[in-house]
Amino acid sequence: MSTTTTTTTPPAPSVKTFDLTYTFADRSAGVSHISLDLPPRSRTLLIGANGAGKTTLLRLLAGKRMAPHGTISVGGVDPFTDGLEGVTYLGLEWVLNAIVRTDIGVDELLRSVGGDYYTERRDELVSVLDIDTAWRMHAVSDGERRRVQLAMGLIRPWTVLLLDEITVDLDVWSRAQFLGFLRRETEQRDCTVVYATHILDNLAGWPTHLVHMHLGTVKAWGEADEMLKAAEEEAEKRKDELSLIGATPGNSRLGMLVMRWLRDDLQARGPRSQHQRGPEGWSYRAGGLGGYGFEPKMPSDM
Ligand SMILES: Nc1ncnc2c1ncn2[C@@H]1O[C@H](COP(=O)(O)OP(=O)(O)OP(=O)(O)O)[C@@H](O)[C@H]1O
Repeated sequence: MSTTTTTTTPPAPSVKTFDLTYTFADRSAGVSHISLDLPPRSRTLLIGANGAGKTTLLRLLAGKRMAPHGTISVGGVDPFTDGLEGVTYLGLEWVLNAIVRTDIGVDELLRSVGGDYYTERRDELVSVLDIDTAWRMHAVSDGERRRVQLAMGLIRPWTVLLLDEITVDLDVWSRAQFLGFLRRETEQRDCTVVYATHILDNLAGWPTHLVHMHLGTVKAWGEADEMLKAAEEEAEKRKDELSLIGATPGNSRLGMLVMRWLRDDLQARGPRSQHQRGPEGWSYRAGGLGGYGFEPKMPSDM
């Protein structure tokens, strides 16, 4: 009798959505008609104002909410129905996990998530995140706790990492080291990162792709370099504030593009009291926006 060994190559960790629409239990729209195709090894930034739908999208991608059949493919599978092997989602509920506030040692915590098995990754993360393994978790600062949590979440080699702004407590240096680690991961392994953040420090040159979300929709997405170049050319033509990029050393091209997106979004949406969200998305109440003289300003206008 002969035996055949079949080796299955795991599917490449792309992240795709096909006209994804999700409605909350209260029938309000979460996200509407989102189609994305983020390739393996990409590092995508999800950008959008508060309430734009970033967390909702990440939770759908993580299989934490049930999307309509056939509208999401993460690494070739539906994350809700086909399981989540290799997909790591680090968001608020993970941050709030009570165990990291108890009188427990870092070594013990890291061991509990595979630290003794993935020793190289553990040691690298301990070094990158500047963790003292002698810390007791009830007696560390918020930022120190966050660094241990990040190490815990990243020790197992994920293929798709979905990050919902969880670096707020990190000091600038630690965050830069952490971003460098993620970049190396995508350069050295077949893995993909989608990261929702409002903090643009040290992100210039980091993302391969940008996704601009607004009121539950994707307004624009694509390769970061192309989008930044197009924005710069557009700004040159319009002679608006983005043309000042070169003369504004404190602001990166990415920072200025995001500022403009958010300013335009706010202008388009208007004050919160003037709109409402239904199953079909956002709509504006009678009266519109015009009479309010509402015009958000760029810092350079102030
Ligand atoms: N469980 C829910 N039921 C109904 N509406 C919800 C629910 N969760 C979120 N929303 C609404 O969906 C919209 C998008 O929320 P989401 O948390 O995805 O935004 P976000 O882009 O992540 O915002 P932020 O930058 O503030 O984290 C918001 O208007 C929010 O009020």
